[in-house]
Formats: sequence, structure tokens, C-alpha cells
Amino acid sequence: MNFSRIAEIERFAQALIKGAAMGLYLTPKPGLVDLADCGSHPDLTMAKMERSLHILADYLEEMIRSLADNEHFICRALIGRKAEEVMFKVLGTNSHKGYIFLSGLLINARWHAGSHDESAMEKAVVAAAAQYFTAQGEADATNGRSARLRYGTGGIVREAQRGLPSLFTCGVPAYLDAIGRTGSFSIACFHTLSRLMQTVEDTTTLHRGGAMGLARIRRDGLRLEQVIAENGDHISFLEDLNFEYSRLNLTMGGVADMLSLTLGYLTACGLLTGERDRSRHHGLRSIGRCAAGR
Ligand SMILES: CC(C)(COP(=O)(O)OP(=O)(O)OC[C@H]1O[C@@H](n2cnc3c(N)ncnc32)[C@H](O[C@H]2O[C@H](COP(=O)(O)OP(=O)(O)OP(=O)(O)O)[C@@H](O)[C@H]2O)[C@@H]1O)[C@@H](O)C(=O)NCCC(=O)NCCS
Ligand SMILES: Nc1ncnc2[nH]cnc12
Repeated sequence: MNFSRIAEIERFAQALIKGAAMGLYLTPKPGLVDLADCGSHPDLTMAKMERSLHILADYLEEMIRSLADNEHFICRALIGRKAEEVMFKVLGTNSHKGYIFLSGLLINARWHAGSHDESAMEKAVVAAAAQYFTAQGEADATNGRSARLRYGTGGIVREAQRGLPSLFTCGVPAYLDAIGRTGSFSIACFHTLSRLMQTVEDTTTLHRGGAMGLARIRRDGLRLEQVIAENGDHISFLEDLNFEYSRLNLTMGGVADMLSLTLGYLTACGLLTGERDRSRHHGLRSIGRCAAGR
């Protein structure tokens, strides 16, 4: 039994939970639950989301047990499904359904990759996603599946199958670029949010607002990036956007998950403060460009 390997993956899991907490508490987040309000989610509260974080932590602990016991992969897919059921039973809503899948995938990838190295992690995510979706068979009748069929988008499935580009090619470079330039965690978070809004094929947005809704999020993400770059009042801009999104019943739960996953992965790599030289320590690529092609 390799106890240092288990200690390492436990630290990684703790970092992913911290990332979800940092993403939750970032305020304001248009249309989403934060310290100000519940956005366009009357079914969610801060207390429910915090309870959800504890369910996530228990889930990842079970995932690690399965990995350490070298169980068959299908056991971990069932653990994920069970966590979704527990979350829905306890909270009556999909508070972190997407993050259950994403964090489970990343824990599996980190275990098999053996390091934080970005290219090793990407390859391991692609392999885990292929294994999972091959075993998954006919997907459930979900909002995400309806959106993928109706709009020809990939949603969380294609995000996973492509090795989490919104994490490795968008979120991580965007955060490190901003923290390197400004030294401000808050600015780096909002800059990362702006880039993810322009990149993530968020099926929760499509479900609520259709193609026009997604185009709105992309446009607002670019505007937010510009307001931050011009040292404008991005907080007021976000507060106004939150009012608009709540009125339009528009949300971006997938963007929220990818922001949390970015903060969690950077925490695991010891890069959140931006002080360590990322290229030397983790084989992370130089400042990339988000899928938005910029
Ligand atoms: C693999 C599955 C997760 C597939 O899910 P599918 O897309 O078929 O079904 P959904 O129920 O729609 O769940 C997808 C959730 O993923 C998030 N998401 C959406 N787009 C993206 C994207 N492009 N990239 C990343 N993540 C994405 C999103 O989750 C977040 O938003 C939810 C909150 O928003 P809300 O609008 O409230 O959502 P709903 O309550 O559903 O709608 P309303 O009724 O309120 O309007 C919240 O869940 C956030 O996390 C999507 O919701 C799944 O089928 C699966 O297989 N899971 C179990 C297996 C597992 O975990 N195995 C471990 C693998 S190793
Ligand atoms: N803060 C948040 N508000 C609403 N849905 C979310 N999904 C993940 N994080 C969320």
C-alpha cells in the first residue's frame, strides 16, 4: 500500500473542495448563488450550497477509497451516481451535479497521471471520460442531454471527452495571467470568470435561455473582460448583470463549476497566489488562449 500516494490524492481532493468554496463565495456572480443573493435559483440558498460542499467532500472521500482499493472503474461511476442521488434527496435540487462529475473525473485522472503535470492530466481525463461514457451507455433524459440534441452542443460531455479545455486551456492560463499582472486574487477570479463566460458551452444557459441566452453570456463575458482591463467598476457591472440575469431567469452553472475547478486545481498545484514559477514546477503550458479563439 503506497500511503504517500493516498496522502497526495487526499490533498488534491481537499483542494477541489476549497475551489468549490472559493467559487461559491466569489461575489457578485450574475444569476448564481453568492453572498449577495441566489441569482436566478429560487430553489437554492447559500446554506444549501454549503451543505452541498459537505456532500461533495464525502463523495470524494469515497472515490479515493475506491481508487486505493483498486476497484473496477464502474464502481466509481456508481459512486458518482449515488452522490447525485444523495445531493438531490438531501437538497431537493442539482446544487453541484456537474461538479460531482467534474471533480470525480479529475480525481481519477490525478490518481492515474501520478502528477499535476498538465499534459499528463489532460491525457488521463480523456482516458477516464472515454471509459466512463463507453460504460455509461444511453444517457439519462436530462436538461443537458436535451440541450446537446437541440443545439448540437457538447456540454459537459464534450468538455470531458476533450480533456477539460475550459480548465487547462482557458481557466488556468487566464487566472495565472491576471494574478501575475495584478497580484489580486479577486481581479484574477473575475478575469477568469470573464474568459470562461466566453468559452464554456454551458447547457444550463441553453436550457434556460436558448442560443440567445448563450450569446448574451458570451457578450457579457467579453464586456466584463474589457471593464476589468480598463480598471472600470467591474463590481457595479456584475451587480447590474445579476439583476438582469435574475429577471431573465438566465444562469451559467457550468461556468460556475469550471471556475471552481480552476481554483481547485490551482490550489492543488500551489499556484493560487501566483508566486511559484508555473512552467518550471508543473509542466503547465505558457499563457494559452481560451477556446473563444482569442
Ligand atoms: C455526465 C453527467 C453529469 C451528464 O450530465 P448531463 O449534461 O446529461 O445532465 P445535466 O443534468 O444537465 O448535468 C450537467 C451539469 O453539468 C454542468 N454543466 C453544464 N454545461 C457544462 C459545461 N459545458 N462544462 C462543464 N459543466 C457543465 C451543470 O452543472 C452546474 O449547474 C447546475 C445548476 O444549474 P441549474 O440551472 O440549477 O441546473 P438544473 O437544476 O439542472 O436546472 P433547473 O431545473 O434549475 O433549470 C449544477 O448541477 C451545477 O453543478 C449541469 O447541470 C451525468 O449524467 C453523470 O453521468 N453523472 C454521474 C456520474 C459521475 O459523476 N461519475 C464519475 C465519473 S469518474
Ligand atoms: N454558485 C452557484 N449558483 C448556482 N448554481 C451553481 N452551480 C455551481 N455553483 C453554482
